[in-house]
Amino acid sequence: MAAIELDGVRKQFGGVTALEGVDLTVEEGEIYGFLGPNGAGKSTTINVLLDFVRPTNGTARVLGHDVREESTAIRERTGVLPEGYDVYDRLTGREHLEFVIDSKDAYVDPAELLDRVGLDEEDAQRKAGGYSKGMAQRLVLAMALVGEPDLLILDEPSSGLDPNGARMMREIVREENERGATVFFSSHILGQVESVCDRVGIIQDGTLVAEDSIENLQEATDVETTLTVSVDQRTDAVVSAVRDVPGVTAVDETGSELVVTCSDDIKMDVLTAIEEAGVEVEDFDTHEPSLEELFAAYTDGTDQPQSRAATAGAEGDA
Ligand SMILES: Nc1ncnc2c1ncn2[C@@H]1O[C@H](COP(=O)(O)OP(=O)(O)OP(=O)(O)O)[C@@H](O)[C@H]1O
Repeated sequence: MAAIELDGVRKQFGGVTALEGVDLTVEEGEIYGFLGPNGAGKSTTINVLLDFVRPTNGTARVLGHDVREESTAIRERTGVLPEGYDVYDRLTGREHLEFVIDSKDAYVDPAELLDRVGLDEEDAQRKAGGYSKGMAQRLVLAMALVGEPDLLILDEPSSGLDPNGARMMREIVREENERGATVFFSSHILGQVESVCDRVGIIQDGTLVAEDSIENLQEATDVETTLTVSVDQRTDAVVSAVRDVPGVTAVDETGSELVVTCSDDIKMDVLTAIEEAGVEVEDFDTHEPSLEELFAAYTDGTDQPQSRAATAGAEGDA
């Protein structure tokens, strides 16, 4: 059974079309990354799943239940980290958790959950109104974990977290998935999802423009990888040697640098070719593709995600 099924979901807010007929399926046990820039429709999609927003057209099912008819059954089995959730200023961290534990009839020690998200006993006793943004985000994540939910819906879970916090969040996502939970999480940052997700959906202007495994997504991003190499001397022979490396699609020369566009997995081959041409590599830097560049790779004049990669490869060969 699919954990999430959206079928032709369209949402109109007055003159604004937030979703343009989204079809999306997340299988049970998957970690699904929902990527898109600001205003793409990520939160609206999540709000439809939770029946906070009713679709103008289309249907949505979560854990086998229709979102409009059986939202209570869905919420009992779902842990949610909403975007921009406001904590209750006058309740302590521990009281927040106790409230959720009571309402879900769950048996779990609040201290254990708080510890899992990196909040200690002293934090637990403090009123959440004095929490930093990252602490509040950790608390809300702990609240989402109460009761070992079958489905976790996390809207921009890394928001406000420092790098350690973001790593902790990814570890928790993996642990929850190993326990058996399906995880659906949205982000506008490619790096947040690529290391944990089995599959990624990319939404732009209310339309799902691509849906792929990380492997295929990576293939598309390979096209965009840029390797900038500082060399001690720039000779025609070295430029020609780099051009001949399979997977290199372009070589630009600027000053003492070679700017090489190539597949991510052949970066070492490029460096080896430079050294074999008798030139010393003084430094190198890689430019990872941004989400915008990834969108371009998926949407440039075609609905076929891989065709841009294929075209770019052909250009390089020509
Ligand atoms: N309640 C609302 N009333 C009017 N327009 C809305 C409402 N909610 C969302 N929208 C519009 O729908 C579009 C999609 O918004 P949504 O919040 O779903 O995007 P998002 O991908 O979650 O963006 P962000 O990353 O900024 O949170 C935007 O144009 C937004 O202005």
